[in-house]
Amino acid sequence: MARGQLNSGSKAEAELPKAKINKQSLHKIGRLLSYIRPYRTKFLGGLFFLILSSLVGLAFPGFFGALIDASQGIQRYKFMPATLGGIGKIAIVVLFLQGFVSFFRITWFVQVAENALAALRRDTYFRLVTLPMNFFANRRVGELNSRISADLSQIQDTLTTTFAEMIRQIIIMIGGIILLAVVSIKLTAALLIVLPFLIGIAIFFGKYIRTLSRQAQDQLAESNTIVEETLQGIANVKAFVNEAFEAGRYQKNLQQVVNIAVKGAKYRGLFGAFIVFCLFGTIFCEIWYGSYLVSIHDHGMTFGKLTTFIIYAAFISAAMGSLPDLYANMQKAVGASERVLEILDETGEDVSIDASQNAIKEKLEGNLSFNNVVFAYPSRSELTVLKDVSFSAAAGQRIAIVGPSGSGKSTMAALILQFYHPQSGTIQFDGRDANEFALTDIRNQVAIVPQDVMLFGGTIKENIAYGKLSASDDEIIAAAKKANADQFITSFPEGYDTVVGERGVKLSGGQRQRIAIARALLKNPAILILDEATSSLDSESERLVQEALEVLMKGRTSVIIAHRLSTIREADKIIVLEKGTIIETGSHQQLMENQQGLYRYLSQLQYEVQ
Ligand SMILES: Nc1ncnc2c1ncn2[C@@H]1O[C@H](COP(=O)(O)OP(=O)(O)OP(=O)(O)O)[C@@H](O)[C@H]1O
Repeated sequence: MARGQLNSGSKAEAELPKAKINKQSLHKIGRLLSYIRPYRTKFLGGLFFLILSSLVGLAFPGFFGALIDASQGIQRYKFMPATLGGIGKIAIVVLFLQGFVSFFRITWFVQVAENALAALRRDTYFRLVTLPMNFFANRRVGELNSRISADLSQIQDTLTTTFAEMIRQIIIMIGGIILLAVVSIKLTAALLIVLPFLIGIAIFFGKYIRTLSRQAQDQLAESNTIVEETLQGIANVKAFVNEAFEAGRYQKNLQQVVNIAVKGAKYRGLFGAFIVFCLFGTIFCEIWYGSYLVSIHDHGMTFGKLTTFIIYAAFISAAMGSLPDLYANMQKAVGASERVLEILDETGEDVSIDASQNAIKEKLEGNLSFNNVVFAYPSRSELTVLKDVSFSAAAGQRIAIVGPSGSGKSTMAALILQFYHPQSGTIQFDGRDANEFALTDIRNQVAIVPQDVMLFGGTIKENIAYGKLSASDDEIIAAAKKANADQFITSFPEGYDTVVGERGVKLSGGQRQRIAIARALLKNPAILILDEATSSLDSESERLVQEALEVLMKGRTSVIIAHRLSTIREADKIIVLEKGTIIETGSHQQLMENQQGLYRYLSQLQYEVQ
């Protein structure tokens, strides 16, 4: 499914495909409607008021006609006064009733829809974040984001507006036709012959104009993507003096927007002319014929009746005209519901939406072992990334994993965190299979300090507290001090309340890593994974980070994925990985003694470079 990027919302919305409305899709919508169940009393109340207000709305043309007839001394309805004042008083009461009913119908519907949608949004989002890593391998962020935003907004629109509007228009149409027939069978027959024909043509025009405006929207979104790309890579644009090229690219796209818009305008103009000619022509003919019937007093035809008739005719045409649009919106909502249900129907990981359920149930001591682990990523099953990998680390030991790029080091970290599961072999914690533990118990007691630290847009304090949401200010500061981060944090005017820019751009690489270390310290894990944590830092930064890491590693099992071999000499065990196979294991000393070994070769290579 091609879908717009994260920032091109209009395109994402414009491209939402429709789905057929059939028994199966209605069943799916029914499942989503279960979100309304907690608010069913209000929903049914709103529905009742909706029907009532539509029926009351149908009374107004009758009032207008009665007023005109009363001005000529004719009593239109037996149950209504024959004077203008008398009719006016009844009209005021009905207007108040209509206002009252409309108020509750609108507010109740919106309350129900907003609450139900918030619950659906929350569940969809929660399911999305608890889906296994593999789910995200083949999906684009833009596509998933548009399910949460565009698809759910479409469902929201349908629940708050389209659904109610459809019921209202159907009541107006059917009620209107019945009342028309009561006023004059002849006029109604004449109208019902012409109206569907006119509306058919209007729908045809409308559809084509909508297609063009969707194309224009897509084209505009395309232009916005050019702006976005250019601004993101502005340094490149300038360095290659490609400003004129980019402006030309943008201009070309804009010209296409103009072309489509102009084409649309021609059809709109034609449509306008058609409306003026046919619709007004029909009304003119109806009034002309109606006036003739008044003049010959056919079946007691009066000007009041004729007015009532014309207004009902306008009501019915408007209702008929709006139904195709409303139906199209319903179709879109069905498509959107199907896509949202696709997410809800996926099996999530075993994490509860109730945070207290995710608390640690069994403490880990920190013993870790891989036993004959064979692993291929589900999205690339033909490539076996880890081949029969076995190693063990006793609680508190430091294990280093080294090896060339692509040999599978980060994959081992992902397996420890249970992001994926081996095809064969086992991963054990404290001598027991990982599957015997609650998933949250393992993840709560394993911390990772990655090379590329991801910070959230909040404050420094919030970012550190991400390791332990319940941490007090004192705990946060203590962790930052241990992580060598307190000094740089307090040098900011707002200290711990400094807002970190998007993805932490206000902080240097080393500072971000020390925040990640403070975060990991707060988490107080039994097992720590350091993924090439110091490889991108200058020597001063590296010293500060290294010191912080020493504090962090104390008393825990540490798995250090390292490119710089100088940082892992003290490790209890070094595992050398090549193309997913462990080819050497031992201490630095032992591995250096192996004259033909890869470790010795890589070490020597690094010394030469340094
Ligand atoms: N999510 C993924 N889906 C499919 N294949 C992947 C995925 N992540 C990594 N791989 C593949 O698995 C192999 C091992 O990758 P991994 O990232 O574990 O290597 P690495 O030793 O950590 O490399 P580097 O030192 O460059 O980070 C590579 O061939 C890589 O292309």
